[in-house]
Amino acid sequence: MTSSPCRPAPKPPLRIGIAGLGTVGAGVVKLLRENADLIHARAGRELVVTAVSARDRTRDRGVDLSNVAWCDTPEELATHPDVDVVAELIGGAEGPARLTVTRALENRRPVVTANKALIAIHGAELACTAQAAGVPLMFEAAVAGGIPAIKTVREGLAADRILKIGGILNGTCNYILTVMHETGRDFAEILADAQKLGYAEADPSTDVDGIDTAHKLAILAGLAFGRPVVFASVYIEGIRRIGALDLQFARKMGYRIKLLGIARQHENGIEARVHPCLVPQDAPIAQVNGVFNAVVVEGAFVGRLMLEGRGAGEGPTATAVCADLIDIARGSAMPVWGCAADSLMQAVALPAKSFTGEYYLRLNVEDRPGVIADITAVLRDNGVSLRSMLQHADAHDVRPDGTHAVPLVLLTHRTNEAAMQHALHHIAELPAVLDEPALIRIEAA
Ligand SMILES: NC(=O)C1=CN([C@@H]2O[C@H](COP(=O)(O)OP(=O)(O)OC[C@H]3O[C@@H](n4cnc5c(N)ncnc54)[C@H](O)[C@@H]3O)[C@@H](O)[C@H]2O)C=CC1
Ligand SMILES: N[C@@H](CC=O)C(=O)O
Ligand code: NA
Repeated sequence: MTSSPCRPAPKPPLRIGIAGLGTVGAGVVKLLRENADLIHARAGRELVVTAVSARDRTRDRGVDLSNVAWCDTPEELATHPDVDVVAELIGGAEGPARLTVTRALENRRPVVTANKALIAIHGAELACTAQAAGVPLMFEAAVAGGIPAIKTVREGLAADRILKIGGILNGTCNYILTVMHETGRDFAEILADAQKLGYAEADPSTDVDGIDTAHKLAILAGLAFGRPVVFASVYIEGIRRIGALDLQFARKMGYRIKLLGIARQHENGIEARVHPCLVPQDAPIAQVNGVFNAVVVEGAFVGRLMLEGRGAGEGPTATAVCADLIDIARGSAMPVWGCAADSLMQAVALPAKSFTGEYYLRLNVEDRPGVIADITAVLRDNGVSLRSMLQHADAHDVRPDGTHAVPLVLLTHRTNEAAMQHALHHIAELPAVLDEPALIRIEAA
């Protein structure tokens, strides 16, 4: 029998050290074992977990770790002699996660991480460390979990000029908004469900205050526009102030409410913002519900594309981590930000006052003559043009002091954020405006 002339020499197994054995870390161990043969065939070599580190050695994670070295600290794992590649699955932009990744890269160990906070905040610096060491730093799981968003931008769209990127990037918020829309249930109760399902971050305010979406948006924008974005310059607003009333009114007016990350390349810089948006209910993104994420990209040549999938949870996130490990096993390394690190300058995003768009404004007003005239006068004085207005008499309420209150919803034409904020400030001060107004941006999506 003759051996095939194209059969490559067998490669030694790739030895993986896993720092962090929570939802994602335990999921990676399970996936590598359950699909070991398939992964071996696709990577051209075996992928084996040789060392792990976590806070609690005794916890049952549903995986057998008896033949795996235990490291008391993740930094020890980063330089362990039986580890070729480090998977950092601890989380957090600072502390043990940052130290583990830095130490591994400095010791010429390739790193795979799911840590969006770390990459969004320290990604430019870590890219330089990785490049100086000549090893890959991969983070497919950091953006939109199981959706191959990073690969799509860095590899699939490498030839195109990207004009806009973003989408629904947080599973927890999309889950909360979907369940609120469908059931009218309370925000806090739904958040507790998302935590039980393993979707939420260790501190769930990172999810509901829009920070997690902003981490992912900053990473996508950095890849799409060839320059890491200074994270502190991203405009961020979360979903805490979205009330059941807004979801009801949005539905009546033909919209859904979604937390979106939106980044655009303008001639004078990059716009990067995260906030709840009204999106037309027939837009594809409005149909993306539950824990599902959607990444939307617009390229000059490719046009518009949307990728939808599970953005959080054990299985989807582990799939993305393992895809990066397979790339490393195959020897295919991509530049961290899609460009050589020595040519990287960080970009400061444009200020919020430069945004333009349409707005939804919900007011609770005293139901008496002249109130609408006062409000529209403020809008007129600020150059904000009204598109439509609805007074919701069915939600009429008599307050203990006898005041008749009624919700009033205004939709504007396209206007400038600075003008809208100025008008909002003056409207909130009118005596007939009873509670704090709710302002939500409208996005064609
Ligand atoms: N859960 C999800 O659906 C997704 C999570 N991610 C990211 O993946 C990373 C891990 O997330 P989860 O698995 O959900 O977190 P988790 O909280 O379930 O697990 C964290 C693990 O890190 C370990 N750890 C914490 N501090 C440590 C320390 N000082 N030394 C050693 N180990 C330590 C904990 O013991 C635990 O095993 C985070 O960066 C998160 O943002 C990314 C995409 C989706
Ligand atoms: N907490 C995140 C998890 C994945 O990044 C989310 O809810 O999307
Ligand atoms: Na991904």
